Amino acid sequence: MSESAPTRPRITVLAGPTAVGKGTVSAYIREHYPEVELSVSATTRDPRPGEVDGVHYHFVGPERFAQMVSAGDMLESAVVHGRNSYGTPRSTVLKAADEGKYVLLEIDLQGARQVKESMPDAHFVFLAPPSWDELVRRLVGRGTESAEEQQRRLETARIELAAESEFDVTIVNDDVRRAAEALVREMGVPTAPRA
Ligand SMILES: Nc1nc2c(ncn2[C@@H]2O[C@H](COP(=O)(O)OP(=O)(O)O)[C@@H](O)[C@H]2O)c(=O)[nH]1
Ligand SMILES: Nc1ncnc2c1ncn2[C@@H]1O[C@H](COP(=O)(O)OP(=O)(O)O)[C@@H](O)[C@H]1O
Repeated sequence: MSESAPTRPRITVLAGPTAVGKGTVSAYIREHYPEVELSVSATTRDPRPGEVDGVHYHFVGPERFAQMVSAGDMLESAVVHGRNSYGTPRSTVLKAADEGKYVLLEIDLQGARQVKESMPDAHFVFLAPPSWDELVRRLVGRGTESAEEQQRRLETARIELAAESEFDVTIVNDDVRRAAEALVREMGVPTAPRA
């Protein structure tokens, strides 16, 4: 048999319920795996302290966001947690993939489903909590939402957890480093063991 062709770099979509650690795992990858291109989403929400426009998100107003959607510039877009709009700019993702880069999209379930429609060959990874109780602990421990908002997010989280089977693979975020490294391996990024 001939040697197998090298795995073609592909687009990986990471989704999972609120507070499972998507942002934390993505931040670990940003820091330790510069060869991974993290897609920078556009959002109508306000920047938080420490967030940099163009690095963490493209912060845009609702009119600009609507313009990008109607011009067909978004690969997917959704209103998340009933509040702000988020979307993945199509051109930067496709350009990076064309250049052979490993592209990671950290998006919500609605967005993941849209990408699956338009790009069924992308790789879909579900980030799961070690347990429901731990998910609640992380959400409450993060302390960024009111009790009412936490309740709303937990209701959505129940629905999102039920969608796990729509994904190609599940990674349990028990330990950030372990989960991030499992994700990078899953993406096919050639890696040497790191200290
Ligand atoms: N559909 C979609 N969801 C996104 C996108 N970017 C971020 N999200 C999701 O939006 C949610 C809110 O993210 P963020 O505002 O950073 O706050 P978080 O609640 O602290 O994670 C998370 O579930 C993200 O996965 C995007 O481009 N498209
Ligand atoms: N593996 C982990 N073990 C313990 N705590 C974690 C882990 N991953 C993330 N966290 C914590 O859980 C909370 C939610 O993580 P975050 O990345 O904001 O979630 P998401 O982006 O999925 O909403 C944060 O306080 C974060 O520090």
